[in-house]
Amino acid sequence: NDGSVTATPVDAYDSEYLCPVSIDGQILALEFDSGSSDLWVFSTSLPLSQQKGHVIFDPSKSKNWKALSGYTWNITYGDKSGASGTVGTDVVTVGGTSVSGQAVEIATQVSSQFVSDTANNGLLGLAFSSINTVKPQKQKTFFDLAKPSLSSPVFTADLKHHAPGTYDFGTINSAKYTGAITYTNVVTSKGFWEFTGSGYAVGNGSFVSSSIDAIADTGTTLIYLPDAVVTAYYQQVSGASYDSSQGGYTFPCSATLPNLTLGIGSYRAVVPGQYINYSPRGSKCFGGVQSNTGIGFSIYGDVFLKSQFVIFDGSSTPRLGFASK
Ligand SMILES: C[C@H]1CC[C@H](NC(=O)Cn2ccnc2)CC1
Repeated sequence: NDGSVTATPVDAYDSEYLCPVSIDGQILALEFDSGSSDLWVFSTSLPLSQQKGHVIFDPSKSKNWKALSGYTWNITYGDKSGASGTVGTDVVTVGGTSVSGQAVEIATQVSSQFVSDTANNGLLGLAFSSINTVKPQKQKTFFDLAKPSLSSPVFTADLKHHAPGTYDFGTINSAKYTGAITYTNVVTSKGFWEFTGSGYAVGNGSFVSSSIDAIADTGTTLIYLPDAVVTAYYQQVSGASYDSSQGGYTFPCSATLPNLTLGIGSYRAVVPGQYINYSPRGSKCFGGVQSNTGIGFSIYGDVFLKSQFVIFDGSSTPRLGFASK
């Protein structure tokens, strides 16, 4: 049973996108994250101080809730935020797609970043189940459990700049993209939707062929790329500089930002320059393209993904598809 759900930007900067998810009739706005594989929610098991301002899942009010005795989970994200708790199963519905026996991870502790992000009531992981953190037995993602009931084993992301977009499960809606879809192979060994980009161009400059090991991550706001790409990009932005106090490249908010073209095979994905003016920070503006130093790979996050129509193909040979829109 295919489904479609609206993905709404949480703020004026598209720092994250939230989708309504029903857990046995209790509806929470969750962040869909193709960079992780746990479905966890704010719950009545949290200290009241951490629940404040959030929509809370109460398993005691769910008829279909089944606690998994002795099961726990504990996750830390790349930005050092995190959460942990206990586990049960329930019926989870996203758009028209319903799954029974879905592991729902109940938070008994969440980091301060999540407490203060009151629009966010948890995450729905869409990476590979191999990196689910539940112990003693890891659990399957919503997508993995839904796959057999979908017309085709895919989900698509049509995120938008400063506007609501959609995630579709089971279908590739040809009304949502233009031209051909370019597919590229995915390596699942780290549990991510990992692929190799073919290079880049800054503005109207010539394309530089280079292999860029990257993941498609809806749960990361910005684009994190090798230093060679990032310095080449900001050399074309007058007044740009690396500001260690802000933790990245900033520039005058009045700057005109060039487009960034990222190659995927022979396809040229164009990220409009205006998407790379991420947000005001201090007296300047913070860039939507930053260095991947210390991460170990590049991350094509929302600033990139919202410029494309993206197919996450979970067939027996997983692959990623990209198209313009
Ligand atoms: C330096 C980068 C900073 C941002 C990191 N992304 C995440 O932590 C993604 N995420 C998921 C849930 N909450 C956040 C990736 C590394």
